[in-house]
Amino acid sequence: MAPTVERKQIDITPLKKANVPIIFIVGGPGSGKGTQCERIVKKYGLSHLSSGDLLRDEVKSGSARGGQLTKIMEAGELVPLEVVLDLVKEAMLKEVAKGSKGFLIDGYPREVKQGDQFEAEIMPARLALYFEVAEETLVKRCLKRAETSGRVDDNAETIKKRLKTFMQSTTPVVDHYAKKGKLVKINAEGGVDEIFGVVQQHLDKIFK
Ligand SMILES: Nc1ncnc2c1ncn2[C@H]1C[C@H](O)[C@@H](COP(=O)(O)OP(=O)(O)OP(=O)(O)O)O1
Ligand SMILES: Nc1ncnc2c1ncn2[C@H]1C[C@H](O)[C@@H](COP(=O)(O)O)O1
Ligand SMILES: [Mg+2]
Repeated sequence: MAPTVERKQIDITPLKKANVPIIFIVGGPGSGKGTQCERIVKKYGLSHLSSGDLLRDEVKSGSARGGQLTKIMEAGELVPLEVVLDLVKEAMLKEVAKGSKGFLIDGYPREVKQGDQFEAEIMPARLALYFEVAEETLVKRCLKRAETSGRVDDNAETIKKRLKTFMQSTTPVVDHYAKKGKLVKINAEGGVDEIFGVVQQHLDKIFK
């Protein structure tokens, strides 16, 4: 049975009041989510929150919870939903206080339940952008990134486990948002500029 995680009481009224568009960014490990988000931020000025970065920051903070998180991430598994959702909420609130125009929630949802809970507790996402990349390319990109990233999960063994987690838990997310008519599937095998060109075609419709 999954361990019970104590939830924090987080008042998200300012987030609901802000009512800005939320875009989920989905894709396998190394699919280019972070890379494309950087480009999106430059052009559209949105707030970029990567759930993986928030978790790595929690680890760096040296909290007791951080120690547990490292083990999960080294194993290529998913961190409990409540832990991630609370970190995301807190980070969103900080951005709203600065006057956010909208959010890119990168690496989220990793499973259907995560998305449903986010949308029930915060608000519905406008779109889910899915960067589709073949497994072989994902492995190559993560191994190349390993040369400089210092990430505990950029190694051949963990990449294999992350791919398995992605196939089992995250690919159903793609169908879930397709059924809701909110999915934008982008072939992300090409170059960064080429992919960003396609991203812009979709985001230009939302952010004028
Ligand atoms: N279109 C591309 N072509 C070649 N390399 C790319 C492309 N996009 C990103 N990269 C490089 C940059 C990084 O070194 C690596 C992974 O990209 P990154 O944006 O960090 O992926 P990601 O955020 O989806 O991975 P993760 O889920 O592991 O955080 O691949
Ligand atoms: N949304 C998430 N749910 C559960 N676990 C997560 C989530 N986002 C990140 N994680 C964990 C598990 C991942 O392997 C690592 C690294 O994330 P990444 O998005 O690849 O930086 O963190
Ligand atoms: Mg990333």
